[in-house]
Amino acid sequence: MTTGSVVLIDPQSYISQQIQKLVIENINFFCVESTADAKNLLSRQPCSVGLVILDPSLKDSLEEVESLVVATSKTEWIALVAPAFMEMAHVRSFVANAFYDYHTLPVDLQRLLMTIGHACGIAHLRLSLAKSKKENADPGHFGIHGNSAIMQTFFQRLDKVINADLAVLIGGETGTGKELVAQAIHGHSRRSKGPFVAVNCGAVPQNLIQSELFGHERGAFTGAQQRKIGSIEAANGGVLFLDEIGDLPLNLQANLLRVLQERTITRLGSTQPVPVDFRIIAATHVDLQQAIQNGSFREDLYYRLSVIQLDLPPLRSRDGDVPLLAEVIFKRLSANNPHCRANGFTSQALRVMSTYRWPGNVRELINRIHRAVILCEGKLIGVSDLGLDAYVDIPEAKTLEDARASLDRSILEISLRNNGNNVSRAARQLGVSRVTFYRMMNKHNIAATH
Ligand SMILES: Nc1ncnc2c1ncn2[C@@H]1O[C@H](COP(=O)(O)OP(=O)(O)OP(=O)(O)O)[C@@H](O)[C@H]1O
Repeated sequence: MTTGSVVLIDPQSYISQQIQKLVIENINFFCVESTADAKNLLSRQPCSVGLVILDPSLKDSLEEVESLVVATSKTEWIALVAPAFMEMAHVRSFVANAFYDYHTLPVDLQRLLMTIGHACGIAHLRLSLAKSKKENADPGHFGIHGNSAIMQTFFQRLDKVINADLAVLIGGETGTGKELVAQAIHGHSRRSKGPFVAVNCGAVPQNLIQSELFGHERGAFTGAQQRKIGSIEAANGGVLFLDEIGDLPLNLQANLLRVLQERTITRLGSTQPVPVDFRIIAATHVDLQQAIQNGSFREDLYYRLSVIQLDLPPLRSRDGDVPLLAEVIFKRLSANNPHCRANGFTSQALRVMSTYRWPGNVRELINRIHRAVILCEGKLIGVSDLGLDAYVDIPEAKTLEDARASLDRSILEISLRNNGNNVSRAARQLGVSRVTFYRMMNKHNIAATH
């Protein structure tokens, strides 16, 4: 039997007397009278297993027992329940949701000892898993997680950029971590003691963006009742992060260019230039070269901003990073949600997450896991908790040929779904002709209206 310590909450000493008569190899019992005593004990002496008697002798409320069980996640709890208590629906659901197992009173001691042995085994297994996960945990590169080759190359470039004190333009789809990277550059550069001021150029209304960036003097315009320091001035000594730079109106692009050239700023309504010293980091999810072609972005400003260009790859192209990120995010979110019973993901959920295209990238992954942590009722998060039922692949294949066929089929189906069942668009996305696409659909029995 696995070595273990067991805490027993038994106000009337029903079981403790019987248990203490037995000499049980490898198990130490600690008997206490209330949840408060148990909490006290567990803070000094970790126990793999906890037993609590749920009968009229219970001094504490069920809420107090619940908060103890939830707060002691390293202990597997077994309820010893009076038959009359088990008649109550709320007790039944509490026992089913919060406990490793239960026995009905009066207990059969031999059966209980077997359950304790199993619970000790599970507690040890969990502990060793948590330990090895901790040892192998990816600390992330300045809090940015990713083991894929593409992210390792990105990190090498990032390391070089940090202390260069030059303008940086970060490209990448929405949610890929552009702001996180900008914060990492600020936090690890010589400007880390200075401010980090972020402005989302796409989110500030057009009539306010000028005073937001450049500030204004009192009376500069109707409603300007007092002087306002703009974001550029506020970033003095630190970093100015301009997100969605492609949304900055053309007239303000000219003003920003002037600030970058002259390193001074003139508030609206003033003629007095104020010197400013800041590092600019801009981010965009649109192709600025294209915007230059369209005439919506100034080429001279582009060159000023993109002295160093960093491009964050979309999540779908970071090979193997999804399970790693999912684990990191799940740990963080479940730690803040004590009612979450889940310990991880089902293998199907991990498989589906690895093949899903993640149009919203890491932000979408965070949102889906957050939703799952709140909704999940089981011990493992499944595809439906993540809202990914529609992306479940077909049953596991047996041979390499089956595996290829199943992958081809899923790709065709996902591509059709992503393109609103439009075969021409789906074929274009996969880089094959319509004829080839139809042939493949035929081969894999996918109906045209799928
Ligand atoms: N590699 C990563 N490791 C850990 N967390 C990440 C990673 N990438 C992004 N995140 C997290 O994902 C969320 C979205 O990231 P962020 O806001 O930096 O994206 P963004 O590219 O700036 O998005 P947008 O283009 O919509 O402004 C944040 O909570 C961020 O901390």
